[in-house]
Amino acid sequence: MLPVAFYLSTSSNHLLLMIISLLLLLLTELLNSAIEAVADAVTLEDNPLIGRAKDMGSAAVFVALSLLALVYGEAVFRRFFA
Ligand SMILES: Nc1ncnc2c1ncn2[C@@H]1O[C@H](COP(=O)(O)OP(=O)(O)OP(=O)(O)O)[C@@H](O)[C@H]1O
Repeated sequence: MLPVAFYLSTSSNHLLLMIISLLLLLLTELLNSAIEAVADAVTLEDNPLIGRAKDMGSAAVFVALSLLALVYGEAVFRRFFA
């Protein structure tokens, strides 16, 4: 994705935004994996609070992924269709 950011970006600020959105996704993925690991270490039994924690972690990844899609989508549109 990083080379794609270099290819699609139109300015240094734009490139920065694309790299930040990529790193944000990586950050949320790492935190989500950490939440899942801690939750599984606490118990593998069915627990509504653990279910909630894992759901919120997944939701955070979804938000970061949406942001990435928005930023890269706009860049693709600007490069090829505008
Ligand atoms: N111990 C538990 N108690 C209650 N619900 C759970 C528990 N473990 C998982 N769940 C539910 O199952 C869903 C999937 O859990 P899982 O651990 O497979 O996470 P995942 O988001 O699918 O993992 P990955 O990000 O690796 O794909 C969770 O979002 C949660 O709602």
